[in-house]
Amino acid sequence: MSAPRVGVLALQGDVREHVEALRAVGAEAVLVRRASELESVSALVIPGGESTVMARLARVFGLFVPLQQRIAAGLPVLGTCAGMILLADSILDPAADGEGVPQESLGGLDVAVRRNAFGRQVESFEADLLIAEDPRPVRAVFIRAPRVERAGPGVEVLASVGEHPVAVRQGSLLATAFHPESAGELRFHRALVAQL
Ligand SMILES: NC(=O)CC[C@H](N)C(=O)O
Repeated sequence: MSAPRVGVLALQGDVREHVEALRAVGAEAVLVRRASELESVSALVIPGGESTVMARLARVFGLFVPLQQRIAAGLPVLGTCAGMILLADSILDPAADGEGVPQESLGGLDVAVRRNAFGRQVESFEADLLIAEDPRPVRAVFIRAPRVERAGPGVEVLASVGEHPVAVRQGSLLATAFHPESAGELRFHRALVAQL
C-alpha cells in the first residue's frame, strides 16, 4: 500500500516541523498552497503561526472556501495552535472583545477558543499533560496559545490545563492548543494518519 498523502497548509507558520512529523509517521507530506493541492490530499495539518494572517492568506490564495468545503465533507484535519483557532466555530479574542469585527475562522469544530489565553506573563510555557487513556504524558509546548472556553456536546476533551481543554477531537477533526511537533510528539500525527 502506498503512503497516504497528507497536506500541510503552507501559507505561514511552522510548516517544516509538521512535514517532518508526517514523514516520521509514514505519510507522504504535501505542501498545500492552492486548491488543486488541497484536492490531492486525504488529510490535512493546519500548523501553528498567526491565525489572522493564515485566514487572510487563505482568502488571497483562493483556499478559504475550498478548505471550508472539504472540512465540512469530513476531511481529517489536525490543527495545532493557530490551526486550532482556524478550526473553531467561534473565536474569542481579548484584543477584539467588545469592539470590531470578530475574527474569521474556517470552522467545523464546535468550540469557542480564546486567543492568547494564557496571559502576558506566561505567553510561552511547557507542561506534561496526560492524554485520555494514555499513561505516557505529552510534552506540550504552548506559544501564545489559545484555549477552549466552550465545547459542544459532540466534542471529546483529550487534555486540559486547569479547567480548560487544550486538546480536543470531534469526528475527523483533532486540535491542540500546543505544538506537539516542536517537542517531537508524534501521537497526534499518528492519530490523524490512522484515520486514512
Ligand atoms: N503558536 C501559535 O500558533 C500562536 C497562535 C497565535 N497567537 C494566533 O492567535 O494565531
